Amino acid sequence: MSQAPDKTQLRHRMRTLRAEAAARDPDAADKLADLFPMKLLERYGPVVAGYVAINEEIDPAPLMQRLSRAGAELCLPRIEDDGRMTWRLWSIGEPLERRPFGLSEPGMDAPEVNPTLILTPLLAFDAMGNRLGYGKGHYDRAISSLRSAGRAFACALAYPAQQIDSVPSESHDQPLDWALTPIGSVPLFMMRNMKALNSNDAGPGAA
Ligand SMILES: Nc1nc2c(c(=O)[nH]1)N(C=O)[C@@H](CNc1ccc(C(=O)N[C@@H](CCC(=O)O)C(=O)O)cc1)CN2
Ligand SMILES: Nc1ncnc2c1ncn2[C@@H]1O[C@H](COP(=O)(O)OP(=O)(O)OP(=O)(O)O)[C@@H](O)[C@H]1O
Repeated sequence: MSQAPDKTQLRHRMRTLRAEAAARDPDAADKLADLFPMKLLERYGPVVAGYVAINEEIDPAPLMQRLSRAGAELCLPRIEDDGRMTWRLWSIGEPLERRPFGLSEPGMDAPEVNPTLILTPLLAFDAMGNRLGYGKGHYDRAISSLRSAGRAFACALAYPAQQIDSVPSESHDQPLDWALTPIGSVPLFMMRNMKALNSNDAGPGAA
């Protein structure tokens, strides 16, 4: 049997694919904002975690504008001195601090909040909601702690080319619930449920 592809190698490949997708689709961020199903905000808002795009991540800014106008409270991730990632309240136009890796983050005086709808950057995802990020585990840890405290709906923002057959998964990985691309939505949580149902049907004792 062939080995699962090395995550480091996959990260390199996906960096290139994402950059190519970004160059091909300069209007992606606006299309994404138009296509966001507002029922997700009604069901999983009102505290929405966005991010400030780095590298060639799809830019969530137009979507964050739309959500804010519809009443969402926005927050952004911040990497604290102890290495933990927190979420801090932020309003459009408020200044941000420049941090390593090109990150722009709220200051440490911004109040900490628990978002219920998390717009998630990534390198790759698959139909089961597995996610590949930069490999620090920040989103896994933060979403895991949000989920143990209550509800948290993780919505990936991505180019279609970032969906791949299979992302190598590990036990600590927190599944994505939804992915939004400039050509539409991928309801990942429904696809996971359907797969679970089908594998139950196929099992012994199935009618
Ligand atoms: N826009 C954005 N903000 C975010 C994240 C993210 O993925 N995207 N994070 C998600 O956790 C946290 C910051 N974490 C980061 C962790 C590592 C690197 C990093 O190592 N960058 C290198 C190598 C990238 C690579 O392996 O391809 C680089 O930019 O050169 C960047 C951000 C919180 N804020
Ligand atoms: N819930 C968790 N508890 C403890 N450690 C974790 C948890 N989630 C992730 N980690 C640690 O983080 C490391 C990197 O995880 P992984 O390769 O899944 O990151 P990633 O999801 O690709 O990147 P990121 O979340 O930073 O964008 C893992 O090797 C693991 O040690």
